[in-house]
Amino acid sequence: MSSDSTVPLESKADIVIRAEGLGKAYAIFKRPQDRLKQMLVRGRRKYYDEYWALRGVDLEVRRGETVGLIGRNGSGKSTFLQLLCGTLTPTCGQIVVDGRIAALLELGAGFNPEFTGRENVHLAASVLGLSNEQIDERYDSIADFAGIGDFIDQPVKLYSSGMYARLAFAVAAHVDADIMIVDEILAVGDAAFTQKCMRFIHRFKERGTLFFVSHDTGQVVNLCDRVVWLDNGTVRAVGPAKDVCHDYLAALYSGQDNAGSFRIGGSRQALPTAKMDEPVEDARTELLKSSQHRNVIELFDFSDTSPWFGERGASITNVSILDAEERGLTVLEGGEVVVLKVTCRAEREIFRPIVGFYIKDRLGQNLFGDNTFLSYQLSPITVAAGRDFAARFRFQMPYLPSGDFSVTVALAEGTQNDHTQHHWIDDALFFKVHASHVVRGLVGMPMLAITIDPEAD
Ligand SMILES: Nc1ncnc2c1ncn2[C@@H]1O[C@H](COP(=O)(O)OP(=O)(O)OP(=O)(O)O)[C@@H](O)[C@H]1O
Repeated sequence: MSSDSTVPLESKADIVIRAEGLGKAYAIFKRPQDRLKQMLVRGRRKYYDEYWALRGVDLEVRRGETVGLIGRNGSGKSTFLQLLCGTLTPTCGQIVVDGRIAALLELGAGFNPEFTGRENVHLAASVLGLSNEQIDERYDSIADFAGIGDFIDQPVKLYSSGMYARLAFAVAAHVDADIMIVDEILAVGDAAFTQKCMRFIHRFKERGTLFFVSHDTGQVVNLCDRVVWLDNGTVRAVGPAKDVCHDYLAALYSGQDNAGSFRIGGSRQALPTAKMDEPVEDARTELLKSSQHRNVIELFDFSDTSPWFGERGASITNVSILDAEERGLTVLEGGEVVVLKVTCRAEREIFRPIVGFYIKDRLGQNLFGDNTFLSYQLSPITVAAGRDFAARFRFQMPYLPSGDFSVTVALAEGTQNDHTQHHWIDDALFFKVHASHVVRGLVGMPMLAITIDPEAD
């Protein structure tokens, strides 16, 4: 197999990564002895099959872009990243890089397991181009970021995967990288550390180029400008994060074999609905209503042209937000009780329908959502072919920050873990929040009381 190596980029100042016809083939030997034979014949005969993990990849990434890399298991994501870092050599084509890369690849990359954390920090940081003085200067900050205490002086082979990830991230965060690659490594950290890393990543985005690999499309949409979808080692799509993730999810669901073999059991009654208690009223309701922060939410109509996917054995025909008496609304306020109504039609008999929704902000972050699965888990229902049916979610709308929001809805059949997606509509409904007192956090909760006691310690 021939190879071109990774070479520095000289032209087009704005492009920091360029892959051209990039491919990687692995030699697959049927029998272990074939490997030895191959070494002996030195290429005069072939004792292996070529397996192309990556093929014909053309890609340009500009300085400052945040690019997501998505694809099923085995689609070639790690292979691409290793070619990008130079830890693998291409079989054909080339990849050229301009700048210092810090890679946070899955466990196994980078550290020497026999060395202590402290020694590995020095080693890894010097490989990434820091001088000894710079490393000494930054060591305390790196150790502090990692937050693994005395383990820093233990050999890395004794670390848990979370500790390893912490140390790796701490080093990468301190080497002034131009390009940062973040693989699934974040998935092994605990919530507090993941949040710390995400804060760093958001700051890094302002100055550097980021490659982000995740199976969590919500996170990818939230973070990335552009997404590359790898499928079977080739680029299936490159484009705006939201569009590519939508198509990827659609393909993922359509590829599922969800032929259910469920039987109807139990009664057809849903679990008892919650008592219609009074909503939780914010102690400042009157004050808020009369202030400039009045949380006015303007609703727009159901959009039947929004992107969708699904098998369409049943379809969502309307989505609306109604008042507590189920009257239509064009405007509502944070804190009010509303009914989100999703009307559907069964094209064929549907057993165990699941209707769900997410409310997302303009960055695509899921604020909250729910589905009907749990309420009907023990008493599944069947909807006959040709029938219309509706799901209703009655809840208290939280206070929302100012800005644009959307409601994504989905209709599936089966169980939470094993279902056929019939109709998933991204951004089926939009609404706009005109003013708000919520300045921190994604949503505001009604406050039952807020006090300061000047006498207390
Ligand atoms: N050293 C190797 N020898 C042979 N085949 C390999 C080797 N490394 C990877 N492959 C194969 O190449 C293909 C792509 O693998 P890769 O690890 O790049 O996928 P991936 O998209 O990162 O997967 P995942 O999401 O599971 O991490 C897979 O089919 C894998 O089995």
